[in-house]
Parts: sequence; structure tokens; C-alpha cells
Amino acid sequence: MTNVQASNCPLVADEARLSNGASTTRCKPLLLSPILRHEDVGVNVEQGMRGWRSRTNMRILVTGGTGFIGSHLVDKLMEKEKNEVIVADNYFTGSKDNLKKWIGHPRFELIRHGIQLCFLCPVDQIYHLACPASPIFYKYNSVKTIKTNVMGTLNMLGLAKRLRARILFTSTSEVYGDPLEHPQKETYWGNVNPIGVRSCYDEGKRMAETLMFDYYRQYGIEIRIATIFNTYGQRMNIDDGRVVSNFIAQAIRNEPLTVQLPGTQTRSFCYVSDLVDGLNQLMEGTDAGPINLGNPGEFTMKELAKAVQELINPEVQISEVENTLDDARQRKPDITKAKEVLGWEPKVNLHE
Ligand SMILES: NC(=O)c1ccc[n+]([C@@H]2O[C@H](COP(=O)([O-])OP(=O)(O)OC[C@H]3O[C@@H](n4cnc5c(N)ncnc54)[C@H](O)[C@@H]3O)[C@@H](O)[C@H]2O)c1
Ligand SMILES: O=c1ccn([C@@H]2O[C@H](COP(=O)(O)OP(=O)(O)O[C@H]3OC[C@@H](O)[C@H](O)[C@H]3O)[C@@H](O)[C@H]2O)c(=O)[nH]1
Repeated sequence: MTNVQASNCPLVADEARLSNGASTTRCKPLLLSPILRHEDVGVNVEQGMRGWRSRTNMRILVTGGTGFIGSHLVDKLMEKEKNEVIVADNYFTGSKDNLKKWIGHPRFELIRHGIQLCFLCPVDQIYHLACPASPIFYKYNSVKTIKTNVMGTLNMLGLAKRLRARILFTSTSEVYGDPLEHPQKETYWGNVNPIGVRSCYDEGKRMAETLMFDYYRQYGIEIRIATIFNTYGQRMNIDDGRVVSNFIAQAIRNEPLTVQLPGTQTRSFCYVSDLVDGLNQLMEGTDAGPINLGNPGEFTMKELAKAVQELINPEVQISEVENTLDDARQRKPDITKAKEVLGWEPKVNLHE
């Protein structure tokens, strides 16, 4: 068997093509394919892989890394000199601007890629975040949202299986649906409408969780699942549609704060720096999850509107508007498991 030549090895060739924001990788079914044996293609893949594995750096893929949470996660990962970070994103709700300080950095690469399509790139860890998160954006093209959640997660799990990489999936409190248990523990299976307008997202995420656990049971892939509750902070799109950014943008523009009826529905809001710490601790820990990551402070939407009014614009009006279908009436994480298993709890409260 001949040794692998850098230019002949699909992995290395793919890697060489990556440049900042410039190229898209294509699937190379050749490598590690169960049908073709390595000898058949004259490549000593194991030796090539050993060379790659002998690096001291940790190579980390972040899907959805130009988005709100993803870009803060990239900032945190880039702080560590041993980390190389690769972001794959189709820019649907994300923006290169969120990562502009890293573009051109020798340890950073940005690739325009929709993860519902096959993706191959040598990495040690995968933070799989890609998916529009705001209801108005995930409902906009619901079929694409399902493809992103299901096919995208399958593609990322396939990559993790080939490379024996650890993979973390960002699930959501929406998997609990309109919860009949309050606060929500990880053991709660949820109350979800499987055919509703939000199903592309909540059922998509539930299917992705199923895939994660099947790959874990069947192939021994190292998985991590974070159940994220409503998160807010810098770099949310001003027109993102989620409630915190909506109210703040409305208060600044002196437009009425649009409380959707009945206004007594509750949410628990986590600041993004806390959330990103939790994701990182989950990835580096030993528990597969799912683990709730959120701030247990619970507020009605009327209370949130009043807080924004007091803090930003005491003159602004608060108006009541129609709600959308299947809006959960209450949401609050039980974070006992995160405290016990990760030693994690949020530090920033909503008023701060
Ligand atoms: N922010 C929250 O409150 C919250 C709560 C629960 C779960 N989550 C999950 O966390 C993750 C990040 O959320 P966010 O708030 O940063 O959302 P976001 O919309 O700001 O970011 C999502 C990113 O994924 C990218 N993306 C979407 N579809 C893609 C595709 N097919 N291929 C490649 N990239 C794609 C977008 O362009 C964007 O950069 C999502 O998976 C979301 O479901 C977020
Ligand atoms: O202008 C608005 C927007 C929203 N709302 C209300 O605020 C609450 C929160 O709505 P958001 O759109 O911010 O978020 P949701 O809780 O519906 O979904 C969120 O939760 C979990 C994550 O996975 C999703 O990514 C995230 O969007 C809802 O009860 C909604 O009715 C308003 O009262 N006014």
C-alpha cells in the first residue's frame, strides 16, 4: 500500500481548499467508505489520519457560527490558542459581520455551506448549531427548517462517525411544547403538536435528538445535547422577531411594545455569555445530556414589557396584539442537572 500524498487524500485536499469565506466543500464518498476499501484506491488512509490526529491543536467545527449564539461561542473558542475554529453557515439568519474580527486569523476559517448538504472536513469536535431560531424565520421556509434539523444533523453525525469526533447538538426548550410539567426537567417528554406551524422546528429538533441517541447507541459516537431556553444578548438581529429584541427595538424607536395575548405566558431568559459557558462545559464534560441550559428566572410577557419600559423608555406605550398558533403558555428550566453534572448556573440576571 502506498503512502497518502497530500494532494491525493480527499480530506487533505478538502482542507486545502478551505479559505476564509471563499469556498464550499463537496461530499467525497470515497474516503472511509464501507463499499470501497482503502487499498482499492491506493491510499493509506489510516496513516494519513494518524498524521492529522497527531496535531496538538484541537480543530473545532461550529455550524451556524455566524448566528447570534454561534458567534459568541466562536469568540470563546478562539480565546484558546490551541483551538482552530471552522465555521460552516449559509448566512440565512447569521452574518459575516458577527465574526469579522476573526476573518483572516490563521486559526479561523469560514465556509458558506448549507448543512442539509453533505459536508466533509477533518475536525475533532463539532458544535452543531445551524438552524434558524426565531419563530418568524423558522416558519418562513418550514420544509427547509426540517431539512436543516434532520438532514443537517444526519450529515453532522455521519461526519462525527467517520472522524470519531465528539458532537454537541443545540436542542431547544421547544421540545417540551406547551408543557404540562412546570418547571421542566430533562425527564419530561413534552406536549408537542406534531402537525402544527411550529412542528418543523420543535419536532425537527426532537427527531435530531433521536438521531443523536441512535448514533450513540449504534456507533458509540460521543454525543452531547443541550436543551437551550430563551437566550438573549448582543448581536441578536434587530428584526429578529424574538421578544427581547422586539421590545428593546420598539422602545428605542418609541413604538408601542407588542405584547402578544394573553400576556400572562411566561419565559425564562438566559444571557448569552452564561449560555455559551454552559455549552462549552457540556462539550468538555462527560455527560451526553440532554441537559437544560437556561436561567430559571421566570417572567410574564407583560412583566418583561414593563421592565423594558422602565429601563429604556418610560414614555413608550404597551399594546396588546394577537398571538401566533401553539405559543407555549409557560416555560422555566429546572437546572438541577446542569448544576450537579456541569457545576454550571447562570450569573447574569435579566435586569442587569
Ligand atoms: N437563541 C435561543 O433562544 C435559542 C433557544 C433554544 C435553542 N436555540 C438553538 O441554538 C442555535 C443557535 O440559535 P441562535 O439564536 O444563534 O439563532 P440564529 O438564527 O441567530 O443562528 C442560526 C445560524 O444558523 C445558520 N443556519 C440556518 N440554517 C442553516 C443551514 N441549513 N446551514 C447552515 N447554516 C444555517 C444561520 O445562518 C445562523 O447563522 C439554534 O440551533 C437554535 O435552535 C436557540
Ligand atoms: O413581539 C413579541 C414577540 C413575542 N412575544 C411573546 O414572547 C414569547 C416569546 O416569544 P419568542 O418569539 O421570543 O420565543 P419563543 O419562546 O416563542 O421561542 C424561542 O424559544 C426557544 C427557542 O428554541 C427558539 O429559538 C426561540 O425563538 C411568546 O409568548 C410570544 O408570544 C410577544 O409578546 N411580543
